[in-house]
Amino acid sequence: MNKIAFIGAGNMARAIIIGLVNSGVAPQNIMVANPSASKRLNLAQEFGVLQTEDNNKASEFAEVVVLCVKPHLITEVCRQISQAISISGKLFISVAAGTTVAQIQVALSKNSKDNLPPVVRVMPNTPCQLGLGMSGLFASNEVSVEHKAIAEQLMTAVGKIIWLATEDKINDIIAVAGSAPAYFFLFMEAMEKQAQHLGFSSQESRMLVQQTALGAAQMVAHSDEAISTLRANVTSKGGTTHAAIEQFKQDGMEEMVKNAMAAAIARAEEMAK
Ligand SMILES: NC(=O)C1=CN([C@@H]2O[C@H](COP(=O)(O)OP(=O)(O)OC[C@H]3O[C@@H](n4cnc5c(N)ncnc54)[C@H](O)[C@@H]3O)[C@@H](O)[C@H]2O)C=CC1
Ligand SMILES: O=C(O)[C@@H]1CCC=N1
Repeated sequence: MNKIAFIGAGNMARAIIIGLVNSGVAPQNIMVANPSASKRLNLAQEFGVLQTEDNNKASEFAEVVVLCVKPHLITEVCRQISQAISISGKLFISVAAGTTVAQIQVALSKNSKDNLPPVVRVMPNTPCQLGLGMSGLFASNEVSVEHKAIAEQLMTAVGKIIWLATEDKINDIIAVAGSAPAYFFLFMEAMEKQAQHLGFSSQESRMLVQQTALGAAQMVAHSDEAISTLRANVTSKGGTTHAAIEQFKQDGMEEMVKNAMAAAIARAEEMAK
């Protein structure tokens, strides 16, 4: 595996780094840069990765630079790196929502005559830390076959991937996968709360919800049946599940999901402006 720099040591960087190290990538091939010490030092202590406060040092070390800062910081961070070091030959991977390849390429170009650098946009999700991530990848025209293979190797080490033909599909991936673990967490939080209202202890409520969610997700993962069939198998005619599902339908569950996913996409589009 190539040497990899992570610029930003927050939630998403941490998830990918944990997944990579657990998948067998040598920690000495990973350097993480973050201005404040605690997150990068924690990663170094827990997983043996290299760390620095200096984005330029990490970028210089690596062949692959993974940009993991908040979207509003990405272009400034890229500008600083390209002003300080030669980025020639390096592959840049951005996980940021709402920042386009073109915006990143301009920020990485020292002057307008420079060749545009290769950039792969990845939209991952935090289950990468368990090797259970789901990522969408989009490559700029400048990305070579070799660089594409590197990006693919990196992200398949932490989960499943799909390549996207057009960049706008990244926003759809945000709605379906990038943001989506939070939808399931929200649902589980609501169930956990109700379990507590029913009198189960917080420990029991957590176990009831997490084990049921895990079982359901594993059934989907291990079955060839349509998800709707798995649901139907739980739903006896006129029974308890039927009553609950009908209530969900009556309360507009499908519309809620549609609106929430549309809101995620709209926000990503707004951020890119
Ligand atoms: N959290 C998630 O589930 C997902 C996040 N993303 C994307 O990942 C990116 C990071 O998000 P999170 O990890 O959630 O945010 P975060 O806030 O947890 O991490 C960002 C890190 O960047 C550091 N940072 C701030 N300024 C910096 C600078 N100048 N140089 C280097 N590091 C700097 C911060 O100290 C922080 O540790 C965002 O662009 C987001 O759109 C994408 C998919 C999923
Ligand atoms: O909420 C966000 O903007 C980021 C992108 C996908 C998940 N978290």
